[in-house]
Amino acid sequence: MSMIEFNHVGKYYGDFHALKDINLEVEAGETVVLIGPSGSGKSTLIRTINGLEPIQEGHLIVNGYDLADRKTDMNKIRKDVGMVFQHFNLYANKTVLENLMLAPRKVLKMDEAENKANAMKLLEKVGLVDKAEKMPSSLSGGQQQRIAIARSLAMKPKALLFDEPTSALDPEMINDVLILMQEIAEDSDMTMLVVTHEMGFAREVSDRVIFMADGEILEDTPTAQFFEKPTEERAQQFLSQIKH
Ligand SMILES: Nc1ncnc2c1ncn2[C@@H]1O[C@H](COP(=O)(O)OP(=O)(O)OP(=O)(O)O)[C@@H](O)[C@H]1O
Repeated sequence: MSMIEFNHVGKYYGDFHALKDINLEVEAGETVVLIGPSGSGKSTLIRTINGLEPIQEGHLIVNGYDLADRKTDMNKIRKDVGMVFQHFNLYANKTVLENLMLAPRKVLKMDEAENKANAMKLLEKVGLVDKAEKMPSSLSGGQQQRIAIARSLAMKPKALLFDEPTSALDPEMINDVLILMQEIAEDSDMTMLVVTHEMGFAREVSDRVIFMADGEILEDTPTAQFFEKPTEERAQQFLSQIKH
């Protein structure tokens, strides 16, 4: 079974049809990048996957659970599917270490010593052990985003969703975050869906590129093929605009 499966999914904001007949399968371990013009529905699409935006049409199966079924408990999905946002969304009144330990303690009921050891290991992975007792506001944007990623990893998720994770960062911070994301993508068990304008990351790290426009998926193409020559004219135009 696929990790994520959209089956004729439609989403409306009031009368506005934001996602139109979305069909998409993502297998466990895949890294998929979503690109497309502003307002094409990329953020909306990934926010539907962990139930942050409800869908009105079709079926969306995530890790075996159907989000169109009202009886589905969203917490079961969010436990296995983490989300990294543009603006980090760390708990401002908790230390870095507490940010990492909170969800494993509350949701996974993880033993305190194991939780702390796991959190410290993740801080080491993201190169920020020395920030464990600091408050998030004392960190740079790039550091905060690496902590946000570590916090998602602390739940040992099966899939991670990234919504423009580097768009709010100063240019010199972007690379550290992209390198970390690349390391995570190289873990063959992790499923990743990434909305990004970073074409270098898309080209080097992703397995597949999804190109969206006006709430539709226009292309779903293996990465090398997409960058060689996208089939759709709108994708060709989009690529030629951002290459310059
Ligand atoms: N909460 C909302 N209420 C009403 N309309 C919304 C809402 N969120 C998004 N939209 C509209 O849905 C469309 C898709 O928005 P979305 O943010 O998913 O696009 P996007 O491709 O991620 O854009 P960007 O690259 O600019 O972030 C846009 O026209 C947007 O104005």
